[in-house]
Amino acid sequence: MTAELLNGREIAKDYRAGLQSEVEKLKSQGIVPNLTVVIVGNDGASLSYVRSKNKAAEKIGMESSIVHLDEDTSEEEVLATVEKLNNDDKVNGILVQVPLPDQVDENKVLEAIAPHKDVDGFSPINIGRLYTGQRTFVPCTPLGVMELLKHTGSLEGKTVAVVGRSHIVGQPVAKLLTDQNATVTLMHSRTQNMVEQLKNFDVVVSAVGKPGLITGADLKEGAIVIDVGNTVVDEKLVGDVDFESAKEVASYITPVPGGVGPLTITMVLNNTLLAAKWHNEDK
Ligand SMILES: Nc1nc(=O)c2c([nH]1)NC[C@@H]1CN(c3ccc(C(=O)N[C@@H](CCC(=O)O)C(=O)O)cc3)C=[N+]21
Repeated sequence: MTAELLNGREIAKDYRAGLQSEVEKLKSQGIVPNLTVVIVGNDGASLSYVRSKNKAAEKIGMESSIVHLDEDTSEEEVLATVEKLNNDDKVNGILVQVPLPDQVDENKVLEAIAPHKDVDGFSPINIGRLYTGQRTFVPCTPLGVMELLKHTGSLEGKTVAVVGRSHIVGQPVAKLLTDQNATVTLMHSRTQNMVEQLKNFDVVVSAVGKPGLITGADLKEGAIVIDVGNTVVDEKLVGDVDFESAKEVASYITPVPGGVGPLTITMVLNNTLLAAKWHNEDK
């Protein structure tokens, strides 16, 4: 069997076209959605993600700016920057790129972002709202995973292995899948015989950051494989799944790059659009 490719770039492009027409509608009412991204330090990969978010926002007619702070910026100063953006009426979405340098407490900063501008959905209030089913910003990578899965049919009754239990990917993905009536097993570094168990699952979502963790031999025939891993090896981006062997067994599979990544960026835009709409409605 040769899997169907879930082409993230194409799916993202179609989705962004829809967002663009929504942005145009808002603009005709005098509302210009604004995304502001804060980055502390000069990590190459982080800077490149931030620039892609910026460019993608502008491409669909949003306003976007980057606040670039030095590597040695104090926690106080980062918090002051967030506060300023919280109080700036032009700014609809605030995204603080993580990880932050050691002198800055990440939780403190995420907690400081006004929940109604937290387009990453990383603030504790929004995480709580997600788990209690209230209106919120769903984190972007999990939303992207769900969007890709929409292209593979219904999740009702399917068994899913989510590998990785992070707050930003594994756990919210498990929650969103459960909402779609999938039966979810959350696996992690302390799961015994993890790889051997994968053969039992209809869908595998891997968000670990370990290249080669999963190969075709570990998968059930016809499994759906979503690879959220992104690790740089020899200056190349690779996922958790050995694509070449997995594509022979899977029914659908995402590549890396060109799979989940473009959808993550798309969902930042999606959430910024929602923020702009909600700000306007709630005025
Ligand atoms: N506050 C915050 N929010 C985030 O959403 C966030 C973050 N911090 N910190 C880092 C991670 C990582 N992340 C990615 C986004 C897009 C791609 C992406 O578009 N990747 C392309 C490839 C890009 C390339 O080739 O370098 C792809 O997979 O095709 C990857 C990774 C967002 N993150």
